[in-house]
Amino acid sequence: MRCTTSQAVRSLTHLAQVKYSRHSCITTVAISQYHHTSALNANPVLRSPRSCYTSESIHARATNKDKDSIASITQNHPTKPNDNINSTNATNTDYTDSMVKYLTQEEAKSVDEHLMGDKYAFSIDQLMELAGLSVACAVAEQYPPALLNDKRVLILCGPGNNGGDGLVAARHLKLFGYSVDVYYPKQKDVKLYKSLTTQCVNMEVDIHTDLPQLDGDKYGLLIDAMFGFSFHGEPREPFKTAIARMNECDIDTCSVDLPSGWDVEKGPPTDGLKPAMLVSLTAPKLCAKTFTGHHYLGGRFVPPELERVLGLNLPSYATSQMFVKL
Ligand SMILES: NC(=O)C1=CN([C@@H]2O[C@H](COP(=O)(O)OP(=O)(O)OC[C@H]3O[C@@H](n4cnc5c(N)ncnc54)[C@H](OP(=O)(O)O)[C@@H]3O)[C@@H](O)[C@H]2O)[C@@H](O)CC1
Ligand SMILES: [K+]
Repeated sequence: MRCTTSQAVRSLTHLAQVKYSRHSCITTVAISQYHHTSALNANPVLRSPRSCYTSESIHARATNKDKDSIASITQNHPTKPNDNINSTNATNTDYTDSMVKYLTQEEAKSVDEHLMGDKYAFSIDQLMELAGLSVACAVAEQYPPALLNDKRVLILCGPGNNGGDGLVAARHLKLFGYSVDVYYPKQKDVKLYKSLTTQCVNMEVDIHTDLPQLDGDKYGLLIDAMFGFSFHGEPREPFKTAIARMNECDIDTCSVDLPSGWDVEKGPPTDGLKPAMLVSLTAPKLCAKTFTGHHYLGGRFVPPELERVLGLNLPSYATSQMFVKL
C-alpha cells in the first residue's frame, strides 16, 4: 500500500503509542509529548482550538433560563484551578477532559430520552447512525488501515442499541477500506437491527453467530459493541465467554460507549475487559474516569440548549470532525 510521508509518520506514531500504552503509562506520556511537539503539530485537526471552560465561561454560554440549573451543576462539578488553556496552542494532548461531565447510568438514559423526546425530536436511527459513524471515524484515526497490515476488524455486537452502533460502525469501516467481520449472536426481531444487518450483508461484511477464533494473525482490532449504558449485573453467555477470549488474546480492543461488563458507574470488575481505546458517546459515563487508554468522545448531536441545561460541558469538536480526543 502506498502512503505519504506524513501518513507513514502518523502510522508509526500510532503504532508506538498503541503498543506501548498497554504496558507503560510513562512511555505513553513520552510518546504523547512526541505527538504534541512534532508529528501532530502538523495535523490541522489536532491543532484546532480546544475549548476549556471555567465556571464563568459556562455561565457566559448559558441563557438566563438555564442559569439556575447550571449554578447547581457547577457547584457539584468544580472546575480545576489553572484551566485556562491558550486556545491558539491547544491540541488534543493539551485538552484536559476533567471538566466534561461524566454521567451516571440514570443521567445517560435521561440524555437519550431528552434527545428522542418531543422537544429535540431525534429518532433512534439518526442517533445510532451518527454514533456508529463517530466510532468508525475515531477508529480510523487511532488505527488507520496501514497500521493493521491488511488484518481484519471484528466487531462484537450485543442485543441492544450498543450492538446497533457496532453494526453502523461495521458498514462505515467497510466503506473506509477495512475488512470487517461482525459477531452478532443474539439478533433481536426488531426492524432497526434487521435493517442494519441487511445493510452490513450488502456491504459484504461477514456476520457470524458463533464467535470466530480470535487469531492475532487474522484480526488486527476488536470492537466491543456488546453492552452500553443499560448493562446491569454480570455478563451472561455467550458474552461472558467472548469477554474472557478477548482478554486472553493479544489483539487491541476498542470499546463503544463503555467497556462491556464494566459497571456503568463503578468501573471494571475483576477480570474485566481491558480495552486499549474507548469511544464514549454523547458524554462519558462515570466508569470512564478509571479508563487510562485512548479516550475519544463521539456522538456529535447534542443541541446547545440541552448541553447547557444538563451541564454536559462538552469539548469543542473541530469543524467537520465526528470525534474529539479527550
Ligand atoms: N443518546 C445516546 O447516548 C445514544 C446511545 N446509543 C447507544 O445505545 C446504548 C444503550 O442502548 P440500550 O439502552 O439498548 O442498552 P445496551 O447497553 O445496548 O444493552 C441492552 C441489552 O443488553 C442486555 N443486557 C443487559 N445486561 C446484560 C447482562 N448482564 N448480560 C447479558 N445481557 C445483558 C439487555 O437484555 P435484558 O437485560 O433487557 O434482558 C438488552 O438486550 C448506548 O450505550 C449507546 O451505545 C446510540 O445508539 C444512540 C444515541
Ligand atoms: K461496549
